[in-house]
Amino acid sequence: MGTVRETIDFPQDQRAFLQPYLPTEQNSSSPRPFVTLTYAASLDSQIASAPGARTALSGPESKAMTHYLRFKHDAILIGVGTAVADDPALNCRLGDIQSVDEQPRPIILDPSGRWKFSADSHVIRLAKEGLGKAPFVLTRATQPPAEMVALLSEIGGKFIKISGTVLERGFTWEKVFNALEHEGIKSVMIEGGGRVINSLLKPENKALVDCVIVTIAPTWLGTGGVVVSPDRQFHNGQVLPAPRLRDTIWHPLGEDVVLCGRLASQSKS
Ligand SMILES: NC(=O)C1=CN([C@@H]2O[C@H](COP(=O)(O)OP(=O)(O)OC[C@H]3O[C@@H](n4cnc5c(N)ncnc54)[C@H](O)[C@@H]3O)[C@@H](O)[C@H]2O)C=CC1
Ligand SMILES: Nc1nc(O)c(N)c(N[C@@H]2O[C@H](COP(=O)(O)O)[C@@H](O)[C@H]2O)n1
Repeated sequence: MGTVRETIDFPQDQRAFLQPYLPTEQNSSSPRPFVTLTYAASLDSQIASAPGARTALSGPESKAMTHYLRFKHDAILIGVGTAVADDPALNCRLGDIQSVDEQPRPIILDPSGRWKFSADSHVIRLAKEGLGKAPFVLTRATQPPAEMVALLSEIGGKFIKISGTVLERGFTWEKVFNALEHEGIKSVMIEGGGRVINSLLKPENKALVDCVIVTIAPTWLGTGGVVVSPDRQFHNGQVLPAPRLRDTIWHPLGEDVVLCGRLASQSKS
C-alpha cells in the first residue's frame, strides 16, 4: 500500500522572522555549504527521553517551521544514532513542494555501517514513491553490503566514502562539508542527534555553523535522555569560552519558542 501524502502548512505570515537566518543566493557562491544547526529541545536541554527513543517535542506550529526549513535547504543531515532510533522520513511535507527535485537530500553520517536499512525503511520507501530524495550515506567502508548499494542506486542514492582520520569515531566536519560540496549541495540543515550537535558546538567546529535554530518545547523530560550540552573545553588549564549565540531572536510558535542566532566567536565573560 502507498504512503498517504501528508501536507503541512506553514503560513506565509509566519515565515518572515526566519528570513535573516536562511541560506541566500550569495551564500551559494561560498566554497562550502551554508550550515544550519537545528533541533527541538526540552527545558532541560534534552532532545530525546532516552538514547534511541524517538520523542516528539515540537508542537504542530514549530514542526511546520521545521518543514519550511527543510524546504529552504538542499540537504538534511543526521547521525546514524538518529537514523537507527527514529527511522525518519527526512522529506519535506509542506504543500509548497511541487516536485521531488525540490526535496532536500537526506545525508546520514554512518562511519561504521550501523544503519541496516531495507526497502521498508521510511526514507527508502518515500524515495521509491517519489515523495522524497534517496539518501546519501557517508561511510568509511570501502565495500558496503552489495544489497544496500543496489537498493540505494535503484532510487538515486549512494554511499560516499570518506577516507582519512576520524574524530572520536565520527568524521571530521571539513571532510563532511567537502563531500557535500562535491555533490553540489549548497546548504545543509543538521538536525541531530546528540553526538552530532555536541560535536558541532566544540570550539574547533563552531565556525563552520552559519545559523542555529532551536525549538524549545515547554516540558522537562527528566534525567536519562539525550542531552545537548557540549563538553567544557580547557586549554593550558583554563576553561575556554562556552559557545554562545549572538543576533538572537526568540519567536513564540504555538506553545513553543523558536530561538534563532549565530554562534559567537567569543562568549561574554
Ligand atoms: N529533538 C530533536 O530535534 C532530535 C532528536 N534526535 C534524537 O537524538 C537521538 C540520537 O542521538 P545520538 O545517539 O547522539 O546519535 P547521533 O544521531 O548524533 O549519531 C551519532 C553517530 O554519528 C556518527 N558521526 C559521524 N561523524 C560524526 C561527527 N563528526 N560527530 C558526531 N557523530 C558523528 C558516529 O557514528 C556517531 O556515533 C535519538 O534518540 C533521536 O531521536 C535526533 C535529531 C533531532
Ligand atoms: N524539529 C523536531 N522536533 C522534534 O520534536 C523532533 N523529535 C525532531 N526530530 C528530528 O526529525 C526527524 C524526524 O523527521 P520525520 O518526521 O520522520 O521526517 C528525526 O529523525 C530528527 O532528526 N525534530
